[in-house]
Amino acid sequence: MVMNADEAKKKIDTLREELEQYRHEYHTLDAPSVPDYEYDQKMQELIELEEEFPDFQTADSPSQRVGGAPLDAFVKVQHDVPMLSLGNAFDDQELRDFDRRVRGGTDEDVSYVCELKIDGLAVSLRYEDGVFVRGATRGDGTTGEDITKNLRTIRNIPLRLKQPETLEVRGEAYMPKPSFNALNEAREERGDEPFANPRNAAAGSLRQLDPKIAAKRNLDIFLYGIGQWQDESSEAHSERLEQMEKLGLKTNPEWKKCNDIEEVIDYVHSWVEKRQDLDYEIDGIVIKVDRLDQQDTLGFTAKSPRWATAYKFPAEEAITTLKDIELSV
Ligand SMILES: NC(=O)c1cc2c(=O)c3cc(F)ccc3oc2nc1N
Repeated sequence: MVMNADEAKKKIDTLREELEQYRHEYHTLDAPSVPDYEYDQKMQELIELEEEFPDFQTADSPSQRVGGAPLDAFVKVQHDVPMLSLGNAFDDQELRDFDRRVRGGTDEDVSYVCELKIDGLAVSLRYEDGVFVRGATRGDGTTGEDITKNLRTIRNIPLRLKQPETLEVRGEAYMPKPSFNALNEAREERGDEPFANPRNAAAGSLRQLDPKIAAKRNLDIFLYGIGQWQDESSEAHSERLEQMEKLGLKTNPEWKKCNDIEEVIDYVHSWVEKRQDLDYEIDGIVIKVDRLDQQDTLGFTAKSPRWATAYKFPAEEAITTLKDIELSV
């Protein structure tokens, strides 16, 4: 049927809202309310309408997730706020040392937030008035690579937030274990070299110059921090995580607020074994001072925050070896 521009605009807006809702249900809530064919049908309808009325085609449309020709190279981008790396702790004593240093640097009680340390690729996402405008790798912490087109293909990255906020969030893009296994099976069948681990597979996928390849790699993301946020109201990291979730940004559900380092140590121990049951790889636990004013007081060294550390699990092969020894006794 022939539509005039006003009817087309109204139809396009309706289709976008429906498709965005379906995306959120399917990918972030894992609870689709419509069958796939209905989603595909509406997407096709949107694509055709936007082709018929190109003035209404905007970058934040669900139809623009997998767009554009392959790039010749990645453009370098500067991080306004450096993306630093975490110091490490390898045992309980080092966690207690961290806690002592933190309490020595602040004059009040300190509570912590513990998060699973996702083993993927650190990325930063910039939103302006709620629209996803740029995504970048950490790079050397000051200069990263613009991988916006590839990040747009990650279904759990909203192209538009639930509120028109201007902020830059940080997170870990990763490849779930099932996607990793399927990808390696396909690669071996083709005679290609399999990826050594999901982190390499995620990094390799996001370094593809052709977004259509990245789109097929079933990548996912957990967001875990804020680089900068205009009009931010949060006073604690735990509040930030809740605010991010409300904006439609996917955070990892396993985070926990701990009132002291002993609770942190219990949480860390509980995940040494449990992590095998996750459908994504983690290589440790990140521990952060919760109050943002205390984070500011503690500040940074040249390369790491003083208010956070990463407890690293012993490498998997180490555990397997121990099991072998026990079994062989
Ligand atoms: N891989 C992760 O799951 C993860 C990584 C980091 C960081 O690398 C990180 C680096 C900083 F300088 C400050 C906070 C951070 O918080 C983080 N939180 C996480 N959950």
